[in-house]
Amino acid sequence: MNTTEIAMENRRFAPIRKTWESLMRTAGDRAQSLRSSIFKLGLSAVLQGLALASILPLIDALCITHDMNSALVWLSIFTLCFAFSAALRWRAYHFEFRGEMIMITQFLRTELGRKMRQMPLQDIQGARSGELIHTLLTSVDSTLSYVLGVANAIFTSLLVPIIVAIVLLAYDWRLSLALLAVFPAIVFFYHRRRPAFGQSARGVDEAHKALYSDAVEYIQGLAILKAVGQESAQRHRLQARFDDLEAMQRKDTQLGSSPNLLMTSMVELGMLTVMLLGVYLVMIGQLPLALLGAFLVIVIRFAEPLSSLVLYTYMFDMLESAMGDLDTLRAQPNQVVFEPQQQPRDYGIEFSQMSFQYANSNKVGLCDVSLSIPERSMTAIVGPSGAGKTTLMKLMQRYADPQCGAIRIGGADIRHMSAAELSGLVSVVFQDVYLFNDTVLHNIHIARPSATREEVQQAARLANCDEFVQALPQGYETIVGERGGNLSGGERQRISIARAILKDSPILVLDEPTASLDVENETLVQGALNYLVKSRTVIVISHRLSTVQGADRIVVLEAGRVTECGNHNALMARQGTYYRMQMAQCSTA
Ligand SMILES: Nc1ncnc2c1ncn2[C@@H]1O[C@H](COP(=O)(O)OP(=O)(O)OP(=O)(O)O)[C@@H](O)[C@H]1O
Repeated sequence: MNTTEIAMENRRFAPIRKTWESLMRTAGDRAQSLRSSIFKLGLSAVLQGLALASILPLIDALCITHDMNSALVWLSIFTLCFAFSAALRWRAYHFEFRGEMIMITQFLRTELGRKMRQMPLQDIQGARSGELIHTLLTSVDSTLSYVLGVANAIFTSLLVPIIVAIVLLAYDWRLSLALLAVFPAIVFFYHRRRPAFGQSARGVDEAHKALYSDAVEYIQGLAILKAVGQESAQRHRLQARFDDLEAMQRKDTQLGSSPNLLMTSMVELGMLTVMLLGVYLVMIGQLPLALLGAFLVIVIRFAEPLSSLVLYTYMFDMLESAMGDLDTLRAQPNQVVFEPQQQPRDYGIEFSQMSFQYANSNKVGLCDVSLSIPERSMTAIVGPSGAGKTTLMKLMQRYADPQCGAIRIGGADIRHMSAAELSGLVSVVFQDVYLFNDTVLHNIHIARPSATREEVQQAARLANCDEFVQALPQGYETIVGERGGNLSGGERQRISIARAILKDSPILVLDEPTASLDVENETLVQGALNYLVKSRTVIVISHRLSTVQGADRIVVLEAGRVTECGNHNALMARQGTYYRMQMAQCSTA
């Protein structure tokens, strides 16, 4: 069983009622219009059936009873039914022509975008980017683009023949029953096979998602993969995804094409039986030839859509699968802002008896951490790799809520602050800087969209960016490339410092910002940081102990616990972990 098949095992096939409810939820405030359009399509199919059925009495009146008045009545009924059917279908599709379907798509994408902003970062980052992209693009499109087309096809191919068969009862019950007999066979057949069809549609969907995710990862990591000589391993993994998708599509085709052919054959056999029976009835003088002719014209008219029913129901299954993805994303819990909302009275930070474990891990991330950081002080967090330093800072930005304890800024519990307020309080300069594929100006400007161009340039000057930016081909209008690929590491880092300067938050977290820089760039970045750290509450994470000796307080974190806390001299005198780390770094320097 491949990974796609395992994912499929976990997803059960939803009843049609649930799909309908989910579709209406998806349509949001246009649900009523969509419901009414689908209803109009159903009514249009009924009228189309009545129009076709009225051909029988019309032919009867024209060719058999020669009752011209009756013929005129039936002709009028035929015309009216036909005209109303076309008008209703037109009205139903108006929903699409008016662009409402596109508006629902837009509404849905906006809703999902909002949902992602409201989810805890832990949940968003836990999902694979490719899967989210697939849900946002493919699932949204597959859900909505085909709804009316599928509904129209299913209604027409089912309702029209049923109505014709019912009207035919008045003429010859044997022919009518022969025609109606096709339906239980189709329904029985579809019910038996539907779980398999549905699973197969979902299988292809899951395989697409897995492929999207690996393709995104492969493209983003290509440079690193080549650098470490692992490009071919990852390529094989991607190839395995292609193979998975091919296998699922092959299975899907096998599952789909044989029943499709079988269903077509069943319908054709049914029609042949009806025709043979009709000819027989004509031969023994129990059915007028003209009626048989009219009847056969009608039967041929709907034999084709009826035999394609499997195809339409398959599209319905695809729709259901896409809807499942959307519902799964919608069902994710939001990050709750607790009431009453609280305002910080200053910018000191307090971690109190806080413990945290990552959702996908059985290891304790942080354990009983209590720490008081006064405002406008500098605190360094040091400790071995994997000790929990970055986790501590992520929790301060509400990446996720700790399972125990609390984090307070200026006395206010961060769970009682809105996302915008909390984000306004804290700026972070990471070791890995993320730049968007946009201009230098935009990349700095996003830190405070209300800032003027002059303020952006002032921040860039203070962050030692101005000189290199002016030397770029279009200066501040130069596009930095995907993830800032057209700039050096030091340049990217200085842009991220310019962002922090522009944002001007009272709390600043520096997560190893100079760790990967050469000496020249480190000096430039350090110069920019010196401006930034003034008059703020600063927390520095660093492995290089020489850079943190001047901090007001140094916190040593080991295996998620605070084991030492004090200034450099106090910790050196203690001769504990910090002392040993200092000694180890001195001896390797
Ligand atoms: N998203 C995650 N899901 C599960 N476990 C994680 C996640 N991120 C980090 N961890 C684990 O949590 C522990 C602490 O990680 P963290 O990144 O906070 O360490 P760190 O002290 O910052 O390390 P380093 O100095 O190497 O950056 C590690 O064991 C790590 O494997």
